[in-house]
Amino acid sequence: MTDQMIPPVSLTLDDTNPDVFAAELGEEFRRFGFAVISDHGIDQSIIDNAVDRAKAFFALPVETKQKYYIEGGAGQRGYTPFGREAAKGEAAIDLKEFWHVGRDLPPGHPFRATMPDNIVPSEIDDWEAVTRLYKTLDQLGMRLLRAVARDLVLPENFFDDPVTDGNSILRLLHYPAQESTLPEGSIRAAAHEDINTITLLLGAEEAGLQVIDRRTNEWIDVNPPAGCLVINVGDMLQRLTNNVLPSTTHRVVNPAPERQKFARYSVPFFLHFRPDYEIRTLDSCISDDNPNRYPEPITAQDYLLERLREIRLL
Ligand SMILES: O=C(O)CCC(=O)C(=O)O
Ligand SMILES: [Fe+2]
Repeated sequence: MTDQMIPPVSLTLDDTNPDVFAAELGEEFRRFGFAVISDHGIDQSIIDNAVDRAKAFFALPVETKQKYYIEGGAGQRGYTPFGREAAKGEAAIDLKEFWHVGRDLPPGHPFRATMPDNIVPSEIDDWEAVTRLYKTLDQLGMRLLRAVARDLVLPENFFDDPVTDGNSILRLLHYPAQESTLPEGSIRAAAHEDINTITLLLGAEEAGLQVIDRRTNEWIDVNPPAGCLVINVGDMLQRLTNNVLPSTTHRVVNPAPERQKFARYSVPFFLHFRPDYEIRTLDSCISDDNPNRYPEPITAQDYLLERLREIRLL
């Protein structure tokens, strides 16, 4: 395993040479299902303020945090306690707790039927900072999808409508320090694939994130340099592209002994299609060598429900 198997691609290339940016991003996506983006342009204070809110929330007493767990809510909003989520097919629990923020929709919006309202922890000041990060990542995600569209030789704005008012979720994640005995077989996040379209991940500079190398079937460390954004293909984009862009298995391993006393915080933004978007295999991704693997289209909402059952959140 070498450092930076997945070399950073600078987002400034998207301004100076958009087709080269799209090609480099596409190459990393096809090879790894992951890419690392440097110079992402997000104001560091927007990230820091949101992460500070997350740290303050997770530092609250367990009973206080528990008030924000929504029974029967499939973990889509608010707090999901330690030990709740397990990766698909995994018996051992993940050593993490998290908070989910969704999209704020105006009164009467049809998607409010499937996208629940956000909740706000009253103990934490300026929770708006978290919403600001949501909006920032939402915009950056759309920009990155324009590059994905160019790389797939689709109209540049192909994804604009499918992700407008999409069911995207910002996850504030806390992997506590590991100073006492751990449950048998548990790691911070067991091997899984993401359900959504693409994921934008901040905070992965603290070691632990690993991805399967599709060529060798071995785990590789992602190790992004400080200040980079990690992005990855989720199952919905994999399905839409007939596996041309692969949703790659990844995990977060436990820290080395000298880092056990440190918690790890990370912030993935799971960018989703709108609930009524029909995921139908792109013609341009079907060929004699790669016949349509998904002849039946499925809406993003039905697909999500299917997957939430598998990870025991529903
Ligand atoms: O914490 C990380 O670095 C990755 C988290 C992740 O893969 C997830 O929450 O789906
Ligand atoms: Fe993930």
